[in-house]
Amino acid sequence: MATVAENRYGKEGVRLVRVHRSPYNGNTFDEWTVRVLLEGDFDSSYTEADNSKLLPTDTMKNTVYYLAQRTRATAIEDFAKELVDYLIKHHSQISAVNVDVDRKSWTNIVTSNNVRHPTAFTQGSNEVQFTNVRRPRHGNFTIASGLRDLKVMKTADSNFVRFYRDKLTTLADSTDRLFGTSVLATWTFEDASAITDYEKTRQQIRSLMLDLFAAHQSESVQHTLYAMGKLVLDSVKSVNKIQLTMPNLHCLPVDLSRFGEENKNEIFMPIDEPHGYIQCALTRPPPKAALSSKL
Ligand SMILES: O=c1[nH]c(=O)c2[nH]c(=O)[nH]c2[nH]1
Repeated sequence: MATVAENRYGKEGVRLVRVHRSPYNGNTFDEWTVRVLLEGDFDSSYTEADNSKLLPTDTMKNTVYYLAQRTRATAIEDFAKELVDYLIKHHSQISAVNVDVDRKSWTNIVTSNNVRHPTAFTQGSNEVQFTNVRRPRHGNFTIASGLRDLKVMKTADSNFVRFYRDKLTTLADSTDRLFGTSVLATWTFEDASAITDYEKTRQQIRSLMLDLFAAHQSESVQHTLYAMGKLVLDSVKSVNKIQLTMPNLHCLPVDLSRFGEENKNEIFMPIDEPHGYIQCALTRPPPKAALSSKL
């Protein structure tokens, strides 16, 4: 005898390209990958081989394309919310819907005479922008949005010194190292049901993080990660939490003395693995009134 504890099912890897054709401003080009997962009254499909309540995952895929055609949403968060609402409204056996949308980073080609081409695009980097949107039938949206594979590198202003040592520590102090990472940032919103310009918020967070990374006098990945997250929380009031994952993508100086050459901190060997893995979630401190009422 076994009872179903938790279950969810759906479709993932629903790939979608959407072109919006404006008669005046050229086209927009979006490439999204969608995952839809349903929770609800589906236990009997597992225990009784009863498919009568199973919305086929194939239909979920079709629903993605149907709504992509009808929606006016441009932000992935707004599209995900519409998809969640549609599925809950049309299928009474569903108790909650989870939607993930990833967006690849396509932008208009800027031609050599510095003109933004209205109908030609380039995928400038592997950066992915994403959102996870969830809503139970009788509840509010939770939204976690972010970006990943944002690769950045500093060639100055990065130290790692005065760290804890034991008998196995061989790492030397470094006062002029390369600092490369691939930022994964996920943030959640104070009030996910509020009207938010998600795309503007994402661009603002991205710019804040890049500006901080570039300017920071870094004493460690941890130090810079915290400064980036703190700046986002201080500057973007609609965000209440941000989690940053910043692997330390080491570039090791090559010993050129073996070839009778001096390495003036210019020749490095990039190392994929092993690499440092630094992760920290930051939240704003609770307001003072809330703190004192807890004492
Ligand atoms: O910024 C760093 N943080 C660490 O925790 C660490 N550990 C290490 O070997 N190098 C580094 N660099």
